[in-house]
Amino acid sequence: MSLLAFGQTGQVAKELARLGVQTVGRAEADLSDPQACADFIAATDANAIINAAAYTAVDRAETEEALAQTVNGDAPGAIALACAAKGIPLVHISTDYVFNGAGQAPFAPDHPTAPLGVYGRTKLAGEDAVRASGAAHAILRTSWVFSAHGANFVKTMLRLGAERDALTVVADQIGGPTSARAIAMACVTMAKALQSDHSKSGTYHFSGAPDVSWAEFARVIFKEAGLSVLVTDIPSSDYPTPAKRPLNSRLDCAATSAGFGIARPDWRAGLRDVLAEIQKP
Ligand SMILES: NC(=O)C1=CN([C@@H]2O[C@H](COP(=O)(O)OP(=O)(O)OC[C@H]3O[C@@H](n4cnc5c(N)ncnc54)[C@H](OP(=O)(O)O)[C@@H]3O)[C@@H](O)[C@H]2O)C=CC1
Ligand SMILES: Cc1cn([C@H]2C[C@H](O)[C@@H](COP(=O)(O)OP(=O)(O)O[C@H]3O[C@@H](C)C(=O)[C@@H](O)[C@H]3O)O2)c(=O)[nH]c1=O
Ligand SMILES: [Mg+2]
Repeated sequence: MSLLAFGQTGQVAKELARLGVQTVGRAEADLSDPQACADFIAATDANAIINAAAYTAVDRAETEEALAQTVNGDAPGAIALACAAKGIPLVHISTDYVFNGAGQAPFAPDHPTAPLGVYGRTKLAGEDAVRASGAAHAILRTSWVFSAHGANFVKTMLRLGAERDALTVVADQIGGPTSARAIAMACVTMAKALQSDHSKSGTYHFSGAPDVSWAEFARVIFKEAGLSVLVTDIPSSDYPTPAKRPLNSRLDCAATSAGFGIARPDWRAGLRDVLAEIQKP
């Protein structure tokens, strides 16, 4: 089967390319031009599509809503309609930020959504458009993505940890860090399964285990990287940002395991792989 992924430079897209997936970048298909994305699908001979491109700057989105909506909301809709027209499945990646983060329990895929900011709201619009398109689809919500490439919390911590010996990090936001490699593997498995069984269409969750706070994640990053940095827990109220983040980002991944045989990956193993890749001479 031949897979085509939107996104080329991103964390997940780079890992998809490593798995042999053909990736298409901004120059060939710009998601700010949804029709161009649809045209690209009409012309491709791929028999399943993965959308790994998105507007992911959570704080910047607060002041760039129109662009975030086009890229995260409208383009996935156009992509999904083009997939429906060809009868090929779409795996579309979404986020824990579609939830409001209330409570302590892991969110099931059918739990009511209530995004706290523009990024989450526009990603939810993309989900809704994919669900309405009639395409065979899997919407894969993941969280706290890290890899050796691009911008992510692991790389931010390594950069700050090289400059300082103490940091304050929020300890009241809890979620599952997820390696981009594991997400790419899940996307490929799901695309293949959907191709032979359209009835698997639906919304699924996939995040690394165990759930932790950002502060605890930071401590493990420094320990594994051999850096001596003191991490002090702070509440989110002591780290003001333009966009509000959910406190509870726990995702109930049971349906992904039952439907596709994909278990939650241990992020600590994924972290060791990523650190080894970053530190490789
Ligand atoms: N990062 C995270 O922590 C999380 C991400 N997700 C979701 O996972 C998916 C993959 O995220 P991730 O790999 O981290 O993303 P990155 O931020 O690493 O990369 C985003 C990708 O989208 C591309 N892109 C952005 N705007 C456009 C555009 N207008 N036209 C074409 N391409 C564009 C970027 O290309 P370019 O380099 O040209 O800008 C880049 O390849 C996304 O759907 C995201 O919402 C979900 C949960 C957590
Ligand atoms: C750098 C830093 C961040 N923080 C906090 C801010 C924030 O609450 C948390 C994580 O910071 P980030 O900027 O990496 O978070 P953010 O960019 O919001 O990460 C999110 O990205 C989008 C795309 C998603 O879909 C989400 O799943 C999630 O991964 O850590 C500190 O407390 N101290 C620090 O020194
Ligand atoms: Mg960020």
